[in-house]
This record gives sequence, C-alpha cells and structure tokens, in this order.
Amino acid sequence: MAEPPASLSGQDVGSFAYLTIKDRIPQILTKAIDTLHRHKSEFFEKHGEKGMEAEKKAISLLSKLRNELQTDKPIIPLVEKFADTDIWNQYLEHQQSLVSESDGKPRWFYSPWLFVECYMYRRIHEAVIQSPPIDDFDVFKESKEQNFFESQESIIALGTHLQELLKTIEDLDENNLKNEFFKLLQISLWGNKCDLSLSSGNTSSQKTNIINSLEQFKPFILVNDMEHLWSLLSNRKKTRGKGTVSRVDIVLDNSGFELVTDFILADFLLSSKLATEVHFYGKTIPWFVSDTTIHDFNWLIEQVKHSNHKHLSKCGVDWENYIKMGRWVYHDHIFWTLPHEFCAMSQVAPDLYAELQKAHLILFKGDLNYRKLTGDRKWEFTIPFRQALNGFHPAPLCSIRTLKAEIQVGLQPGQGEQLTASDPSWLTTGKYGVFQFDGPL
Ligand SMILES: O=P(O)(O)OC[C@H]1O[C@](O)(CO)[C@@H](O)[C@@H]1O
Ligand SMILES: [Mn+2]
Repeated sequence: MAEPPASLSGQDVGSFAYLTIKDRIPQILTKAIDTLHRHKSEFFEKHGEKGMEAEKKAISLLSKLRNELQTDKPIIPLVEKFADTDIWNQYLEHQQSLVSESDGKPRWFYSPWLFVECYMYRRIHEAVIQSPPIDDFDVFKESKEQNFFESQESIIALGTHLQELLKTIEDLDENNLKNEFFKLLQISLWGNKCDLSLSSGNTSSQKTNIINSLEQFKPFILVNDMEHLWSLLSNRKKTRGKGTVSRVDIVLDNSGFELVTDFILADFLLSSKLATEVHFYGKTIPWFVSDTTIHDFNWLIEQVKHSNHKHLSKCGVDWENYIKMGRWVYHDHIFWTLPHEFCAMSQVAPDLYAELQKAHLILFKGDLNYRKLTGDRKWEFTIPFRQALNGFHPAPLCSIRTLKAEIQVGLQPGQGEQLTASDPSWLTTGKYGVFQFDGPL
C-alpha cells in the first residue's frame, strides 16, 4: 500500500494548525496561569506557605513552556516520572529520528501538529505534578463546570425529553424507536460543538433547546451513516439470545453539555434494549481543556442527581444505578493521552485494543478522536474512511464529530471543493458534522 500522506503541521503558515500553535495554544496557557493565580488564597488556606510556593512553581514552569513555544524552541523530554513518561520520551526520540540532520530537533511549528498539541497538554500536566502539594489541581476544572452550569436550560430540556420518552418506550414501534435513536444520535453529535479548546478555553455552552433545531441542522451532516448504526444494533437485538450481551463502547470527548448528551444516548441504548452494556473511556489527565476525566464523569452525575428539576434528578439516579449494576462501565487508559494515531494502538496498548474488540459497536466522539483515527494527515477528501484508518479495526466503529480541524475523508467527488467555495472555513468552525461508520454491513 502507498505511504500515507504527510501530517498536518504548523509549517504550513496560515493553516488552522499554524494558527492554533501561534494563537490558540498560548492563550490556553495564559488562561491556565491566570487560573492558578486566582486560586492562590485557596492554596494558602489548604496548604499554608507550601501551597503558595507550589503555585509560584507551577506558574513559572508554565511561563517557561509558553516561552519555548512562542520562540519555536526544540521539544524537550519530559522529566517527571509518571506512568507514561517513558513512552512519551520514546515517541520524542522517534520524532527526532524523523527530522533530518540539517533540520535539527523537533520543534513546535515544525513537527506534526497532533504531536505538539498533545505534548503541550502533557507539559501542563507535568508542571502541575512537579508542584506538590497542589499536584492534583485541574487547571481546566472551573471552565468545564461553568460549561455545565451555563447549559442548564438545554440540559433540563434533554432530561425532560428522555424521561417522557422512557414512559412509552416499551410501546414504540420499530419506526418510532428508530426516529428517537436518530434524534439522540444527532443531539450527541451537535453536543460536540461545545468544546473549550477551539474557543481557547472561553465559554462555549449550549443555551437553546437543541431538540427543536435538529431538522434545521440536518443539511450540515456531511456523511450520514446513522442507518448503519440502526441496522447493526436492531438486528443484533432481534437475533441475540436471552442473557447475551450487546455492548456499545463510547470513547468520550468533552465534559459539560456534550457529556450530558452522551449519557442521554447511553441511557436510551439500555432502555430501548439496543444495548445491554455501555462502556465509557475518559482521560487520565486534564486534556484539550474540556475533555472528560473520571472526576468530571462522577461530578456531572452527582450534579444531575442533585438537580432541583425532577426529570433531571431522575436521570442522575438512574445513571448512578447503571454504574452500580455494572451496566455502565468507566475505563481509564493512558493511551488516550499519548500522541499516537489509533492505528498504533494494537502495538502500543494491546490491552486496550483487546478491550475495544469486545464491543459490538464503538462510538468515537469528537474532533481529536477523528484526527487520531485518520492519523491527522493531509488526506484527499474522497479517500475512503477505511483507508485512512490504516488498519485500525478493533470492532465496527463510528466517528461522531463536528469538524474543527483541516481534515475530512470519505466525501463524494466534488463535495469538499464545493464546500470550500461556498463556506471557506467549513473544516474548522464546528458547524458541520459527520456520522462516519466503518465495519461489516
Ligand atoms: O473536543 P474536540 O471535538 O476533540 O475538539 C478539540 C479540538 O481542539 C482543537 O485542537 C483546536 O485547538 C481542534 O482542532 C481539536 O481537534
Ligand atoms: Mn475535546
């Protein structure tokens, strides 16, 4: 097979990758520094002088990182010993080996965008863990929580919709059930608009009732494989024997509003018996500002459970029960916060690959997962999704993603060119979305 194309990179002046490294990432670092500053008195109350010293140290490490980036310094190895440090440093050496002698070392604007962007978040984490006793501080926690609170109205509308639906779910005919499934899939798709990394950590919440807008948003779904998902799950429901498992895995993206939409979908999957188990995968460290950690996952369920709104609190009670009964399972793995493309997973994290192979369907939420599925490369728009996956097929899978990076595969001939002509920024604003499936039909 021909070599895959080159990686997206900040070398391409004016590209979205370039602008992200030049503008968006330094803004995110500045915000992280500001957040630490604002928590100074909290650190003092909790840890006394030691807390103040730690805050200073973390800030100076982050300022140094921002300077390295803005002056395009070489990318340096991680120093603090952590579960993934060796793998990261090996990957760095690998990147080093790809740079020819005359070009010197991997650098921010020169190396693959996926690598340097992941590295930046890993270095933020390093700055924090090098600063005990505040080494468990999540610099993005505040903005994730704010996103949840600012989306309250929309969240209540979703909780109410779900609870109303559950009342009659047993009586729905096939067609109605399918329609509801499609609605909740689209809600989960548009929920992905609300990440905080694209907006440089600024608020990006959902303020209107998304259910009423689904028809209006439909023309913006560029690849729509929802029918495949329905066939796969409904056929399995009809043919599976009593007591057999139907497992859907969701590789999560953002906390806050998007996570609520994923929970609503996951609840529907169980309640409709389209699945008997849902497994979730989150991040082990704070990542791309808004990504879900176990802390965010539990925090959100607690918040929903204690809501004053009766439909919403019922959702929270049910979700907690699913976890207790093992029908919802949360998994951690360091692979999700490594810089590797997913086609390397079977080599780098064979245990995770084996876990994913147990699923009957895997849903990959969000843009970063799409970049990792396709290797973040300069593919032509018409290249088949399967080819871009480059051998990554643990189980039937579907990317549910709004477009926030200059990469899209599997389009019809001329479709990409037409979009470029009518809406030049179509790849990066989150206005368009895909349900892109790979697997036997
Ligand atoms: O939360 P999502 O959908 O993965 O999006 C995060 C996105 O942030 C960006 O990195 C911008 O900084 C996107 O290009 C990236 O993929
Ligand atoms: Mn994200």
